[in-house]
Amino acid sequence: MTEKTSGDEAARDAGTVDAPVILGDEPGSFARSVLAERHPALIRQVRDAFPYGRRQHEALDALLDEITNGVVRPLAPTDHDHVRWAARGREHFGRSWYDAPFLWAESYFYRRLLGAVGYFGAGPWQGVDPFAPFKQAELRGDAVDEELRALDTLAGAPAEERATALLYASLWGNRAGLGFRVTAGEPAVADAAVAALVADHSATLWQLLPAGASATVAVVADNAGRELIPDLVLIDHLLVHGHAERVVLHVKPDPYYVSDAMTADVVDCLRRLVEASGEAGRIGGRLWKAMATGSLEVRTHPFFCAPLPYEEMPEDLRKEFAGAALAILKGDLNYRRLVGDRLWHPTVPFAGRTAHFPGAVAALRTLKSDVIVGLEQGTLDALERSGAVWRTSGTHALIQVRP
Ligand SMILES: O=P(O)(O)OC[C@H]1O[C@](O)(CO)[C@@H](O)[C@@H]1O
Repeated sequence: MTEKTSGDEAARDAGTVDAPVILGDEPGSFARSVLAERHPALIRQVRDAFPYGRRQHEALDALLDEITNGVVRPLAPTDHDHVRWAARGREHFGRSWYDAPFLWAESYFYRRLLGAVGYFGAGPWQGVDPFAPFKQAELRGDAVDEELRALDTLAGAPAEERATALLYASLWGNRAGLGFRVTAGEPAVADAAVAALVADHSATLWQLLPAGASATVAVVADNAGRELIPDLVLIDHLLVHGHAERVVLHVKPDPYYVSDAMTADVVDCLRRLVEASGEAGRIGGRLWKAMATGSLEVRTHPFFCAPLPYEEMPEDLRKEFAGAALAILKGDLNYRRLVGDRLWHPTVPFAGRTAHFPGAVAALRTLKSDVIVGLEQGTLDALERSGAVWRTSGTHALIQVRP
């Protein structure tokens, strides 16, 4: 018995034992609240944000009814991606949305929402991003001005200090609201932000990117606006200081998870930077040129909107990441897809859970869902003792790296 237990523990620590897949079927769980409350609210917000026609209103009503009272329906046979989703959803169609894996249900919800507003169909609403008004409002907001001004304070700092500041800004940008304030002359904010890190492998990250190496770095973006701007500023730093010769910025091909960045959002953020005064404007100018010379390249791939873990990434993407000195994956969703959307024991090693990834990988994420690995036992104990809602509230963050 004792032997079996220690064997189980060893397997668990190596991340070789499968933990339960997260479903939405548990009342009171985070996943359930997203499916039962957040998604219906989102349908209402999107409906209110556009002067949609009758067709869209009817489709949104039907989707709202389906996700709250009904069972998962397949796409129409005429939909361009019907075959792909038929294969992915075979076992979930005809059953409650809450019984499907959370990752699958969320991803399919966004696909269906885009379908309901006519995003894919031939017609006037084709290609109209239903989340654009939210993204634009955030980018236009005063908070962005304030964050961009903070870059002037950082401009005179030594390169190493600046690098640290910009890495944390990119990390906390994932919980829009802190951004560059984290390290630009607001020690209280900075201290709180560092204290809220449940893991910080940033030293390993910088070791992987020595200045002067002719490295390609892949950055897999998450949210637009107040997250993407600090991501772009970090990218500029990597290029200017020779930590990377080339950066490939991967974005979503379609609107996804409300604020996820697409090419149009990169363009909007670059414009916002270029039009700013001071250091922000200079950074914008350099990035604009970097796009022209190819040292910054934006790419997209259907896999980024797929309900699949990175373990199942297609060969072309696998090759792409294998060729990079480091892949930096931003945000909570990328983390879930990287380590697997399961209730892992929090001390399962990050290295074991990411061994499948083709090359060095870094996760920069504020904690917004139940998935977590790679914690020290002491850190876990302290978090549990604190009584805080540390897993899902976005108050805590991590930088985890597997060389
Ligand atoms: O933008 P991020 O950091 O990927 O966060 C997305 C997270 O938001 C949610 O969709 C719901 O809050 C989570 O399920 C998901 O992991």
